[in-house]
Amino acid sequence: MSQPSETDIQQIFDRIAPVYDRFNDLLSLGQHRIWKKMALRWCEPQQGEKWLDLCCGSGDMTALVAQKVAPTGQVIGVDFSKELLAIAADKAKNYSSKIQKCLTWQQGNVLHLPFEDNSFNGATLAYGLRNVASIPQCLSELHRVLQNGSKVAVLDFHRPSDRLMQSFQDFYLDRVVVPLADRFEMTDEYAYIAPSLARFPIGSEQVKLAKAAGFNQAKHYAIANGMMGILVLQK
Ligand SMILES: C/C(=C\Cc1cc(O)c2ccccc2c1O)CCC[C@H](C)CCC[C@H](C)CCCC(C)C
Ligand SMILES: C[S@@+](CC[C@H](N)C(=O)[O-])C[C@H]1O[C@@H](n2cnc3c(N)ncnc32)[C@H](O)[C@@H]1O
Repeated sequence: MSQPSETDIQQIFDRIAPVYDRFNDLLSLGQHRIWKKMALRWCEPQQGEKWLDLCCGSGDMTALVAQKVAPTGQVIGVDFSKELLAIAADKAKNYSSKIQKCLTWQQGNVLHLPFEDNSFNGATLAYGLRNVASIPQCLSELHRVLQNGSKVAVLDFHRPSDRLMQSFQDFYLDRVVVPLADRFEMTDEYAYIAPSLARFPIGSEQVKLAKAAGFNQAKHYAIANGMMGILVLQK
């Protein structure tokens, strides 16, 4: 299966927006919230800093960063899905005013960020790198807008090295995730995950791509029995 176009990807996420959060909670048994908090611990946003959450979607990671940089800091969530950004903004209405004041939602393409060089103290990218049209361009653009010394946490799926876990991951995606999506007429949207994961560089290759983009430090940590991974970068 060839890689979907940017328009295809945008449409996938606009279509799944109404069920996105619920499916993530249900299909990961809530674990995705723990994985996001693990990623945050690796990049350590500090109070008062200015951060980016790229491919922010429904804003889970953006809100976690806001809790760390509040009350004087800022985090900008960037995504090209209008529908998921709308859900992010709606969810934010329930946050404290202290957190809301730190949050900005911006529709845009992370491959063409509308920010000056060296503008941010750090960034997060949760379940986005695998979905962008060009991983090198995404990493290069991210490097450009970060200040020296900035940290980044990139959370995404990962292919386990263990054959048994690989088989479990394949089974779960094909025989649990897709059939559930099928009941909500979102078969194709969730069937996209497995081939996108098959195309996705393994941790060591992600490290090479990050260093090629200019990051001084890059290390990949497999979590969730190797089914997820966190790429930790520093400029
Ligand atoms: C938050 C998670 C996935 C986000 C996500 C990423 C994508 O690229 C998508 C593309 C198309 C449709 C949806 C998504 C999408 O939701 C991770 C949790 C949700 C996963 C769908 C569940 C799969 C988890 C592991 C393969 C197995 C977990 C085992 C379980 C804890 C027993
Ligand atoms: C799986 S969702 C991740 C959302 C959120 N970070 C999370 O952890 O739940 C992937 C997101 O990446 C966005 N995306 C993919 N390619 C993009 C691009 N080139 N520019 C902006 N957003 C993009 C999609 O619209 C979608 O919201």
